[in-house]
Amino acid sequence: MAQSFHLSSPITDINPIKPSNCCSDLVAFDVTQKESIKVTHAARSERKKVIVVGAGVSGLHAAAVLHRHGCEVVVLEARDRIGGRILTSRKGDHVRDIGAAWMHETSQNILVKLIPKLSIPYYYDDGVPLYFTREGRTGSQFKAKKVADEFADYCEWFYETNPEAEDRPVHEFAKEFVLQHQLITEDERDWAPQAIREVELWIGTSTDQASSKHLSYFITERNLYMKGGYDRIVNWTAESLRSDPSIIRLNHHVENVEWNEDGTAPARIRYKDAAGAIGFIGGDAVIMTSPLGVYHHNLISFNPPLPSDIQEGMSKFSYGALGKVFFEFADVFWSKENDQFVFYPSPPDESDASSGSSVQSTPSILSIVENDNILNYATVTINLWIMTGSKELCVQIAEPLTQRIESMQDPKEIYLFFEPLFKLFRTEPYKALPRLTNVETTHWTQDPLAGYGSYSADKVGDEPQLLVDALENHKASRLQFAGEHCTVVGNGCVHGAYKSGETAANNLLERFGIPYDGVDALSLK
Ligand SMILES: Cc1cc2nc3c(=O)[nH]c(=O)nc-3n(C[C@H](O)[C@H](O)[C@H](O)COP(=O)(O)OP(=O)(O)OC[C@H]3O[C@@H](n4cnc5c(N)ncnc54)[C@H](O)[C@@H]3O)c2cc1C
Repeated sequence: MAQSFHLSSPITDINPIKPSNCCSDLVAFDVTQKESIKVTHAARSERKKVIVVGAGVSGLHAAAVLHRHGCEVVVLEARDRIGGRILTSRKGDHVRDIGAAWMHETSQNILVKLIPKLSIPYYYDDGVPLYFTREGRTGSQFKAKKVADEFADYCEWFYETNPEAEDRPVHEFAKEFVLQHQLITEDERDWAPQAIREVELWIGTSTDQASSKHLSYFITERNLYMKGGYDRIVNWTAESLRSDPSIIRLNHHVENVEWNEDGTAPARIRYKDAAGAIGFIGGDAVIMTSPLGVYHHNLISFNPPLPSDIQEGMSKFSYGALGKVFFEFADVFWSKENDQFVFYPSPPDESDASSGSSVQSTPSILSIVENDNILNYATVTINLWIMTGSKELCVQIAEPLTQRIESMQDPKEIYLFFEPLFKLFRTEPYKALPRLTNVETTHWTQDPLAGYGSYSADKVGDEPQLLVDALENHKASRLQFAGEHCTVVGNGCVHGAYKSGETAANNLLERFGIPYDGVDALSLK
C-alpha cells in the first residue's frame, strides 16, 4: 500500500526551539553542527534503548525524535504495516483513506506545513453543505441548524460559568434548551435536537451518550481533505527510521510489559510474532502508543500494574466509533456543487418505532424492517466527486450504527440499507439510481489493534484532563504513553497524536539527560 517518499532538497534551515520541559543548556546551532551533535548525543546517552509499541504516527514520531538524538530504538508493531489508524488504499490513481482523511484545526495544525513541503494534493472542504430530511432538501428558512449552533454556544458558556454542574447527555440537554427557548418556532423546537446530531459524525458517538460538558463542536474551523492520501504523512514520519531495517519490526504483537522505575533491571516486553512464537525484548524505557480502546479491553498486561492515576485517567475517557461506507457508482447522480450532504433524521414522535419513538400502536414486524434504514440516523456524506474526481460518496456513520454496519458481510445488504439516502440525493428525483460498482466499509470496531473503535470520545461523566494530568505526573517515568488520547490539544486527531509522540520522546530525553536539539523537523526544507 504505502509508497515511500524521499526528500530531494538539501537541509537549509533549522529552527531551534527549546521546549519548556527541557533542562538543556543547548544554544542555537547551524546545520554543519548537526552530525557532530548527533554523535555527542549518542555518546552521552550510552546508546539508551527505547522500545516503542505501535507504528502509528505517534509511535513513529516518538521513535524518530529519539533516533535523531542517538538513542537505539525498536518499534514493535502488531500489524503487517505501519500507520495504524491512518490507512490509505491505493488502486491505480484511486486514493481512499479508510482511517483519517482530514487535517483538522488547520490554523494550529503543525502538520499542515507538510502539504507544500511534500507537494500533497489537498482540498479545503468548506464549501456550503446541502441539508436533507426525509422530505428532501431543506429550504433556506430551515433554521434548526442555527438553533443547534446556539445550543453549542450555550453549552460551552454554561459549563464555563458552572464548572461543577452535572454532566448530561447532549440530546437531553439540547431538548431542555429548546423547551426553555422562548424565541423559536415549534418546528425549530422539534428539529434543533436532531440538527445537533451532526456532531455525532465528528465525535463518533450518539448524542444520547455524548458529554455536554465536553461537547466538541467545530463551527468555524477549516478542514483540509488529504486528497493525495494520508499515508504520505506516515511515510515522511517513518523515513529516518527506515535507514536501519531492524528498527521497525512488523508482526510483533505485544502482550505484556514488565517495567520498573529504579533502572536496576531493563524493561522487558513479551510479544508474539506472525507465526505465533513468543519473543522477549528489553530496553531502558518503553513508549506505549496503543489506542485507548486497547487498554479499556485489557489487551495488554502490565507488570507491575499501571499507576492508579493513569488507570483512572484511562477509565474516565471513552472511546467512540466513527465508521465510513464508500459507495462507487457508474455515474454521478448527486449535486456536483456541494462538498457534503448532511442528513437529519425526523424527531422521534414523527418517526417509526425502530428509532425509539413513542408511537402508541404496535407496528408490524414488516413495517419495522421496512423502516429500519439509514434515514433513522444522522449522517454526513462526503462528495468525493468534488474532492478527488472519483464517482463515489462516503457516508459517515456513528455508533451504535457503526458496529452494526461494520459487522455486515453482504455488500448488497449494505447497499439496500443505505439506498433511501441516495434516492434523496438524486438531482433528478424521477430517475433510477445508476449502477453501483463498489462498496467498501471500515472495520475498526472489529479490530482489536484499533481498540474496537475509531478514536477517543467524551461521553457523559468523562474527564479527559485526568489522563493528561496523570501522564504529566509521570513525565519522568521510564514507561511513557503517547497517542491521540494523550493530549487535550488535537485529541482524537493525527496532529494531536504526532505531538504526543514528541512529548513522550522529550520526557525520556530529559530522563536520560540528553539535551533536546530543538530541531523542528517539519520546517526542514
Ligand atoms: C474512521 C476514522 C476516521 C478518522 N478521521 C480522522 C481525520 O479525518 N482527521 C484526523 O486528524 N484524525 C482522524 N482519525 C483519528 C486518527 O486516525 C488518529 O487520531 C491517529 O491516526 C492516531 O495515531 P496514534 O499513533 O495515536 O494511534 P494508531 O494510529 O492507532 O497507532 C497505534 C499502533 O499501535 C499498534 N498496536 C496496538 N496494539 C498493539 C500491540 N499489542 N502490539 C503492537 N502494536 C500494537 C496498532 O496496530 C497501531 O499501528 C480518524 C480515525 C478513524 C478510525
